Amino acid sequence: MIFLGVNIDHVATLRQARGTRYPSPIEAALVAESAGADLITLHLREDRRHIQDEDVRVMKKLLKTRMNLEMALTQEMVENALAVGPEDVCLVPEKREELTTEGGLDVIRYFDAVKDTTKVLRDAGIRVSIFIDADKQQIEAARDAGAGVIELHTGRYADAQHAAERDAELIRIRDAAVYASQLGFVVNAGHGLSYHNVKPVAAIPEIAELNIGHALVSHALFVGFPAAVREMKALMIEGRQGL
Ligand SMILES: CC(=O)[C@@H](O)[C@H](O)COP(=O)(O)O
Ligand SMILES: NCC(=O)COP(=O)(O)O
Repeated sequence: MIFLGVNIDHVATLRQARGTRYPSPIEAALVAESAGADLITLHLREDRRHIQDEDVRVMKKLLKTRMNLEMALTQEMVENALAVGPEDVCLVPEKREELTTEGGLDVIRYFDAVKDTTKVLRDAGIRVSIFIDADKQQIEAARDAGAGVIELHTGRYADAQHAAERDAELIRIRDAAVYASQLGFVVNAGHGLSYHNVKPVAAIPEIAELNIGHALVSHALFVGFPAAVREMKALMIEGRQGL
């Protein structure tokens, strides 16, 4: 079994482009759930470039599956998470100048803050995931910080320009997934995954969940949101079955 987390950030990107009330990321989330999404992921960024605080509050009341709230390692975001109470929080790095997430959270560098934040959230009944690069030292640091879940950053795999680079990145992800699984982690993955590159990642048996947004929302512009979700889920299942 492999779960699909649909990230609806970029439905909100389209809304923010004009400051209208549409398209609604909340409507997109509910449609995605009805089409087979196993969870909804959303990233409340410090600069609120797409998802807004109200989106998170309202969505938490309406989702039928579960909410995976991505957030930076800040007091503001911790307080917001404690107030909303998502099932999952994923700690991600954030730079205001970045176009999108550029890498995994450096758990080693920010260990004390990660450990303290993880404890506060876990004590509130929230499952904590940490978005990290496929790196053994980062995996071990995430373990020592008390997280039970990691999400492996697949951006370098997705952005690889040559087959050799892509294959090398896939091996890194696979080896990291095996190692993290041996340490007892729930292992997820995401960033930059698309209809063209998802199957080899879905084929890694240690991976429990893929969080996919930009490519899925983009495809939905042409086929509709339900079909985009169904197609992605079908590819993931095919990948897991080695088809
Ligand atoms: C952590 C990650 O890779 C994404 O889930 C994140 O949401 C990317 O940020 P944008 O959605 O703002 O591109
Ligand atoms: N954590 C990855 C995610 O939620 C979606 O990333 P992307 O598919 O929008 O690149």
